[in-house]
Amino acid sequence: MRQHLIMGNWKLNGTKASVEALVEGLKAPVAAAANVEVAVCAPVIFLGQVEQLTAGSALKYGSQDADVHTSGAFTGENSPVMLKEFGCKYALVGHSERRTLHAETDAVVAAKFVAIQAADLVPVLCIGETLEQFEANQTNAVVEAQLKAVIDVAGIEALAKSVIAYEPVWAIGTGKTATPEIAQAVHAHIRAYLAGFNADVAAKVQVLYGGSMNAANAADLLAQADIDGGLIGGASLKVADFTAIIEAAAK
Ligand SMILES: O=C[C@H](O)COP(=O)(O)O
Repeated sequence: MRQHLIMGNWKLNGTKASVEALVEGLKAPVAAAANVEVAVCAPVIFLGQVEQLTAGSALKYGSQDADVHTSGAFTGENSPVMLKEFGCKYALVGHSERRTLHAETDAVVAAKFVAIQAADLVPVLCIGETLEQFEANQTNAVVEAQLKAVIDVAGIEALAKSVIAYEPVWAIGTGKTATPEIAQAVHAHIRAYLAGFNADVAAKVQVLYGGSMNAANAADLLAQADIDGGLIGGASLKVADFTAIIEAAAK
């Protein structure tokens, strides 16, 4: 039985005041949902604040990216080792906004995946197709290629110590959510594809859905057999909305 994982991705949002209000507001709902793991992926600049605010709480946190390097002359980057020192459990890798806006290739994503695990963080590997690919019926092929790029470099066993987030790019921040049936079909395909390499890994790995998950649609998505949680952008910025998603996962 895979535990539900509800993960917020704040993207490039927040102030010191809003971060404090959000974390403080989430403490009680997180404590009440003992059967669900809840995490937030904060902008790196707020991680020290999140570390202090979450002390003694079950709320976990992570970064939205990590560099492949541990240290050195790489201006502007953040090392997985540094993220670990600040108490991160997770690091997103390969989010579609990184792939698109920062030209991160499958090879870069795979290298980052390995670097994140080497620092004892859990990579949250984001995969998903564009609208054009969806309409061309290429979803399964796209997610397979994105997974294969990581498996080739990290090995299938490494996936057992990771989380996968299926995020159809056409559903991110658009208000268009994949129907529970569409999302479940892709999640099941991801698991079947992984089972072709290693059935135990496929059965164990949590596969989250991301893309306009909100308080209204979370329960139906989370009821699907192969949807083990959510990676939530916009709705993770409001205590009430994120709490409703946590509560839906706890049922
Ligand atoms: O990482 C989160 C996803 O990009 C989903 O964002 P969204 O919930 O705002 O659509």
